[in-house]
Amino acid sequence: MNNLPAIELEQVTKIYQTQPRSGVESVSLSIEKGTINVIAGASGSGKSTLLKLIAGLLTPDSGEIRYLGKRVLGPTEKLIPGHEAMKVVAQDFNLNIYAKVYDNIAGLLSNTDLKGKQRKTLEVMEFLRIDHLAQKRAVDLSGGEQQRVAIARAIITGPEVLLLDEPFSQVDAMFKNELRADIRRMATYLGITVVLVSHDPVDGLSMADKMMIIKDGNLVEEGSPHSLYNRPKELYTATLLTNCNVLSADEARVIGIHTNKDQVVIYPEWIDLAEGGQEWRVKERLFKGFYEEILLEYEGVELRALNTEPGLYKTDSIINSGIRKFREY
Ligand SMILES: Nc1ncnc2c1ncn2[C@@H]1O[C@H](COP(=O)(O)OP(=O)(O)OP(=O)(O)O)[C@@H](O)[C@H]1O
Repeated sequence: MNNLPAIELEQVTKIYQTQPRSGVESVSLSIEKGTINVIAGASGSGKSTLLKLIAGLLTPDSGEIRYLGKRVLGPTEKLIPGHEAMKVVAQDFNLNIYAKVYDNIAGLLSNTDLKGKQRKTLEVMEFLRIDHLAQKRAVDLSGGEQQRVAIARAIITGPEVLLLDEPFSQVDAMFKNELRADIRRMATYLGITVVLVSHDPVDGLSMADKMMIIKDGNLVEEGSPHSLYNRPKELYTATLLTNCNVLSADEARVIGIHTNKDQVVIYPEWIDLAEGGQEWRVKERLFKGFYEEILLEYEGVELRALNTEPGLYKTDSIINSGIRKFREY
């Protein structure tokens, strides 16, 4: 029993009968207990649909969703839709916006043990570092703070699975890092299994144990962030996860790469500046802080490269650069 994956999907299909047809199709995947899983894909690819199916908020047309080996019942089969062990934090947060933060969270616990209720609420607020906001009304909080309150509401009743729909959509870069750390702590210290969806997969790279890439309702690839980033099997995954250069076979030939596939992908960091190869012209430079992105041009072919010594190359200067690595699709 212990070796069972927490969540399993077997050939799950849910198609919305609208024009054009959309939804998710024949998705099979498994999710281990206590891990962080990121479902990534372009807008409209079916990420939220998949999340709702896992949570028991949508009934699949075919296939089966299991939690700890037992079939997850859909909304038509239950009085109160949704699996008891799972909590969903939707994009709209679902807060009582005119109530105080404390009441938003405490309100989900019963009044049979008032001391325990207070202790638990404080504990969860401290865990998510929102205890200083306890007496503020939810409506007066920033988007990022509201996000945290929504997560606190979700975990206060001790769910085993937390499903987060676009948790990073409302937050700035600094807060993103904090939120990532919070999500990691929930998995590590509370043993919660986390499934989150994001249209910006870069969000998942630093925190996911496993990423699932979804395109047009199909699961096209899954694996660790490391393997998906370094060895994406699909061009879609490469373009989703990286800021890569995509060349046609003809363009690749111009710069000395011969392929019998259709496209060649070169990550900016795979280009060795000033280390042999062709004579490239520095067409444009984009300051990025501690590094620079430079646009190189050679006989009409353009490549974005990474320069860790900003200012070293002047616009319109010529630098010999080589390509250390590429992938073919
Ligand atoms: N209730 C519905 N009825 C009809 N079509 C729907 C419904 N819900 C979603 N869709 C369609 O199904 C497809 C997948 O939607 P879904 O919300 O799962 O995608 P997503 O990847 O989460 O998108 P986003 O990143 O924009 O939130 C979209 O084309 C969407 O328009």
